[in-house]
Amino acid sequence: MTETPLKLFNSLTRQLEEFQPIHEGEARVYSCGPTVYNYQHIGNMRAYVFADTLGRVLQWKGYKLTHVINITDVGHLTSDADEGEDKMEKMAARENKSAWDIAKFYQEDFERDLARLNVQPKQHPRATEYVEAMIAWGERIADKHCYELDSGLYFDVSTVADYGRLARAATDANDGDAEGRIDTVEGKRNQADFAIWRKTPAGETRQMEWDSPWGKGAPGWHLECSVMGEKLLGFPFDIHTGGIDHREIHHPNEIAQNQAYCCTNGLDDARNSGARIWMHNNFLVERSGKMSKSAGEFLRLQLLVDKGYHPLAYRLMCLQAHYRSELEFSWEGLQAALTRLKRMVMAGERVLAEDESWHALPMEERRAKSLNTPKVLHPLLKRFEASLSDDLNTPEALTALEEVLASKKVDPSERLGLVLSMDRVLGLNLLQIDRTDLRIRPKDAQLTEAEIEAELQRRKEARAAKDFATSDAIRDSLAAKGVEVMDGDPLGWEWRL
Ligand SMILES: Nc1ncnc2c1ncn2[C@@H]1O[C@H](COP(=O)(O)OP(=O)(O)OP(=O)(O)O)[C@@H](O)[C@H]1O
Ligand SMILES: [Zn+2]
Repeated sequence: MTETPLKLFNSLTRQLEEFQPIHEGEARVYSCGPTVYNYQHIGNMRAYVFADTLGRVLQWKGYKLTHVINITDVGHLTSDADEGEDKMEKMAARENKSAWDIAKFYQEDFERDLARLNVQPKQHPRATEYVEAMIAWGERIADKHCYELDSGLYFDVSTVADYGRLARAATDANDGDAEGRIDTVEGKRNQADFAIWRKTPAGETRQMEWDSPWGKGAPGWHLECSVMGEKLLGFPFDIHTGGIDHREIHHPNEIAQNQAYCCTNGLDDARNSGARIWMHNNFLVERSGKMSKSAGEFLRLQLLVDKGYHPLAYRLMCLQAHYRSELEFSWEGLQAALTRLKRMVMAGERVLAEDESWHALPMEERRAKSLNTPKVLHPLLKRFEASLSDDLNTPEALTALEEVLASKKVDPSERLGLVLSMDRVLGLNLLQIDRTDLRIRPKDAQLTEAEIEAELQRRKEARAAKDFATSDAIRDSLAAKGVEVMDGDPLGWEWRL
């Protein structure tokens, strides 16, 4: 399925570029992962839905995928530059727990959210497991590229060619001036210099600290990603992803470290950036502004579920927008995505009902069917492939999938084969879930499904007996308990909470 070459937007060159694997037949991807000091908000999860979609497209194109989403469990300060406290230690103090327990708890919660969004399993290296390698990296570049201050070992950005070119690329679209936003630490040679090792201040102890040639302390956040990327994927690897905020500080700093590392290792390309393609997803925003954890209660996937929304409705909401466009979150938008998902799942159910043998088919045979698309469906398959190959145009790909679901003239098992193959790329589990899976009881619902169904049955009987007073009374009493009866709903949903 590689007729159309895959083109991806490279933030480094600001151009669409054809994906050319560095290692024949393979794709190696590193996605900046979460700082596990708190729950992830759904904006963060947009970054991983995007990364997962990229991974799935690469696999669909036939590449063997190695995909890393790291876990930052130390070293990320409350500001992305060099100011503030370590997010982990701060939360540990607030919750009166150890930083290690905090990290474990929120990593597990993060992984649960990934699974609920049907993000395929990835490698999740923890920064604290790579500290030795980070120190070795620091030692290797220290002489030529770093200097020591009381607070730590700093990277001198003037020692590498063209520092910040990634961020400057961003200035086209934004007001830019990323360097100007970096706060000054006394003694820094350049405003944009950043700590690769942060010393524990004299007289203090940190929960997470290690011995190093520059004293006891902890690694800098930017160094962590450089080191884990290099250790797990080798330089250069194919694609590095992150949210658009990383284009301004975190990724330029990673690139600077990578250049320094490659130079001191005798690699001749002084502009070696570590990864060939750098991709950035745009933000999920709220009407009130940027989504943030600092602002008290924030939007978590669990909150969506508590309100009765299936996590995959959120995945669909993400796929309905191009990853490089800003996406505004609203409950109405999520409701619309859930309705669309229901329609797709129900269309899938109808095709499955036409082909009873499908469920009995072994997986290999289903796969075989998914590779044998009948001629009449070729234009839709082509459209699907062309849109995803065009910098992951998922909104367009979704419409092709919907048309396949609706194309009545084709043999159901052939249709199912193609749906299965397309859905493997989009990850909506259309043929694995059914409409009842999508109806999630909100946390505050007063009735169980069985109770609702029993009431509705009673109402049906009353209506059959033309006892409209009883039927209306049942409807009103359900409404008082938060259940809306939906007579004649086109989707066949008889009630909603
Ligand atoms: N609103 C958002 N929409 C899309 N991606 C986001 C959003 N906010 C953060 N990201 C991305 O989520 C990933 C994880 O980010 P990170 O752990 O730094 O959390 P953060 O939300 O920026 O943290 P904090 O809220 O503490 O500032 C990064 O790739 C980041 O760019
Ligand atoms: Zn990172």
